[in-house]
Amino acid sequence: MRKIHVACAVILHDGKIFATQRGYGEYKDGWEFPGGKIEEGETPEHAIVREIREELNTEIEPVRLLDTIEEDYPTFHISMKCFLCRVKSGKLELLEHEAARWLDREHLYDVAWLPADLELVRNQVEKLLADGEKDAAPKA
Ligand SMILES: Nc1nc2c([nH]c(=O)n2[C@H]2C[C@H](O)[C@@H](COP(=O)(O)OP(=O)(O)OP(=O)(O)O)O2)c(=O)[nH]1
Repeated sequence: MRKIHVACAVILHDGKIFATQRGYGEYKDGWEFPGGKIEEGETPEHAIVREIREELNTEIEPVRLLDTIEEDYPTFHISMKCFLCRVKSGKLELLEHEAARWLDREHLYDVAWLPADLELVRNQVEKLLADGEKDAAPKA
């Protein structure tokens, strides 16, 4: 089965995470953490910074790797590196997405997450918010 390598950003601010709705392609309308495919020769950290610049016109800092999600979709296998991130500058403009929401712990399951993202929310994001982490601290 075809394998794709993706990096995504869990942007945490004020106890809420930033979720985006896909604006095009096979999974249009599904909710995800913004990001995209890692290019040949690129590190996952570089890929996530590039993708967020391209999609949201925003500079982020990946603070730590939360998880690597492995998931079989009907036509491919996805390996997704998920970084906890903070915004350095920019206003998270939706250049490619249809919609976005800041979700707190009580509203985490209000959106129709893509399968890999649902796994991440269950495994990591729920715990992150339950632990009361409010902002992704910059790297020392
Ligand atoms: N970006 C992103 N993609 C995800 C997530 N969860 C998930 O299942 N996917 C899937 C949807 C897509 O099939 C694939 C990522 O492709 P993409 O379209 O975002 O990547 P890209 O920006 O490099 O796009 P392209 O140039 O190939 O269109 O992974 C997620 O949280 N973020």
